[in-house]
Amino acid sequence: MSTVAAPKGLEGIVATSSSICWIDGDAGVLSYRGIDIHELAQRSTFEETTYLLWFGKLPNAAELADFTKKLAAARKLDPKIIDLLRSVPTNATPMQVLRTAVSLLSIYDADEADCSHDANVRKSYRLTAQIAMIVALFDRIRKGKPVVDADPTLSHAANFLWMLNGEKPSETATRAFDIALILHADHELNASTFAARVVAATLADIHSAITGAIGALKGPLHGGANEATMRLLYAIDKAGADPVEYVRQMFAEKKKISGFGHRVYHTEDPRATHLRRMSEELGKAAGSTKWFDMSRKIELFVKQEKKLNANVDFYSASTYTTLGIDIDLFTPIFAVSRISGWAAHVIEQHDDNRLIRPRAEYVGPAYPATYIPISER
Ligand SMILES: CC(=O)SCCNC(=O)CCNC(=O)[C@H](O)C(C)(C)COP(=O)(O)OP(=O)(O)OC[C@H]1O[C@@H](n2cnc3c(N)ncnc32)[C@H](O)[C@@H]1OP(=O)(O)O
Ligand SMILES: O=C([O-])CC(=O)C(=O)O
Repeated sequence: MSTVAAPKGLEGIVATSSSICWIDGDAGVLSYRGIDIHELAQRSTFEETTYLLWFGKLPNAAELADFTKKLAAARKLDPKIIDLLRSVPTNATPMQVLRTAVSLLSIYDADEADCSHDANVRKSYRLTAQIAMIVALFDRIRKGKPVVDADPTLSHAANFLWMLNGEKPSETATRAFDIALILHADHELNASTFAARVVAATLADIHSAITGAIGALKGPLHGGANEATMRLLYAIDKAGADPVEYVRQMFAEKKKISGFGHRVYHTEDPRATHLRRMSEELGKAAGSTKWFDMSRKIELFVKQEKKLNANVDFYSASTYTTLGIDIDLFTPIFAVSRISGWAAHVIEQHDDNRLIRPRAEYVGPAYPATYIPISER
């Protein structure tokens, strides 16, 4: 069989077919199951959007109520998971802890090895509820605060903020967080979703696939960029520097600016439009637009100098900071949302599976190379 070398990083390669998410990177269009992200951000909720991703259609009122009830009922963690959260060093990063805890969850999941459609859906409810709980609980445990029980009357977004902060969130904070969850829920064959599908395609279980996806999300070229963006803003602030001059110097040193550029979008990332607005509005409501103002200056300069657009991670940094969320929770919060998309992709992969196993272009020593005995080397 003849082979064809793909471009580095598989740029532009169509690696699977999927009915979950469609992106037009030139026009700046993102849609879940054909529905435009702007409409979902304005009119939907995380629960409704997740239903759409998993079941391929918008739910009617009864279906949404049932879905919401099942997701809230899945907010349970085996005590052994809480033991793990208590036993790791308090300076472990929440992303390390989340990756390890999700792997451990599989041991306590009754459906662990069952890759049937129905078992995958059951496990998706549990993983979606549990990932949010793990992120919130570990943050409280590492800070020496008492853990907060889940509240089944609250939405996914409100319950996360409740379990994180130990106080009922405002409507503004809840809605802003819910929109952030909708915006991050899926993005076609991004690196972490591709990783999840590769693992799932060996017919490994969904926990293995999601553990792999969390590992892929962690990197600063992917989900880790939201934390790296905020570290940049803090560094500029600490130095008392002009943001434009600071970034100009970074360009001179050939450094990348986190939160800019995208493999697929060659125009505005439609999610950044909402996060930019939220960053400004939340700043105004909180009485300071400092992080927004700094971000905006950087955005305009990077656009002018490099023609690079802000991606989803850029304004999520100032948005989360203004919501009072710690920097090392940003990427775990990406996972709190993206589990909905990862789960949809694992379900789709298992429903119509074939092993994913591409080829490598060999560039090593010519065959046959001589084996030299160790005594002669
Ligand atoms: C949720 C998400 O994953 S969104 C992406 C989050 N990641 C980031 O924000 C990290 C910063 N951005 C990047 O590293 C890249 O833009 C990526 C990884 C997102 C996309 O990567 P690719 O499509 O492979 O583009 P690549 O890294 O090859 O960059 C192409 C050119 O643009 C430049 N470039 C791309 N992004 C940036 C950036 N953020 N800052 C400065 N220059 C950049 C590169 O240096 C390169 O220039 P060159 O051709 O002169 O060498
Ligand atoms: O699609 C990508 O490559 C990265 C991204 O924006 C996402 O995962 O949300």
